[in-house]
Amino acid sequence: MIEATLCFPLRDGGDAAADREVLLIEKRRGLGEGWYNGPGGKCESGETPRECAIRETEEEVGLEVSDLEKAGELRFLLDGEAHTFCHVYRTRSFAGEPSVSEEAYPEWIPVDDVPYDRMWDDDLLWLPGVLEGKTVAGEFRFEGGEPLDEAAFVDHDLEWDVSF
Ligand SMILES: COc1nc(N)nc2c1ncn2[C@H]1C[C@H](O)[C@@H](COP(=O)(O)OP(=O)(O)OP(=O)(O)O)O1
Repeated sequence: MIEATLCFPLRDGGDAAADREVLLIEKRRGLGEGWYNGPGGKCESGETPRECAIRETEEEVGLEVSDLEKAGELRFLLDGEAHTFCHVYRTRSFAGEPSVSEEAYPEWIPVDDVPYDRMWDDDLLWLPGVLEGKTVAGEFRFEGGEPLDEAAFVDHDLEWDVSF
């Protein structure tokens, strides 16, 4: 099973709560190419998920994130088999300006305008809550064989307000 991470940097875009922005990437290669997601990727050997999220965010968008808050654990199954276990973080602490990399086009997007129609099908079920400050544990089942981003999303279970 693949262990992976996602990181969602947040900032205030204006005076109102509705002006909050999240840093998303448009993925340029690999799994989920062409879709929006948070920065993140696969954990390397000997690396904690938190270290992975920090490294991947720096590699993909050039942002040094810190004070990561664990927001979710997502289990993705493909054809009944465990495929990916994804640790989800959010943070309001970062240094630097996002920049384009070989892997990602970064973009600050108002939390109310997240393009769920250009993201993984499961994201609409858990990401709004994560961006509101909730915690979540979820299992999402896909069918249709590899690669995961061409399989069909069939069903899910979610639990909110989980302690990590
Ligand atoms: C199945 O639903 C998913 N939803 C979301 N939002 N994100 C997902 C889903 N499945 C996988 N992911 C995430 C987990 C990772 O952050 C990326 C995939 O990472 P990738 O395979 O590109 O890993 P890298 O280490 O960055 O890749 P390289 O080997 O190219 O460096 O998608």
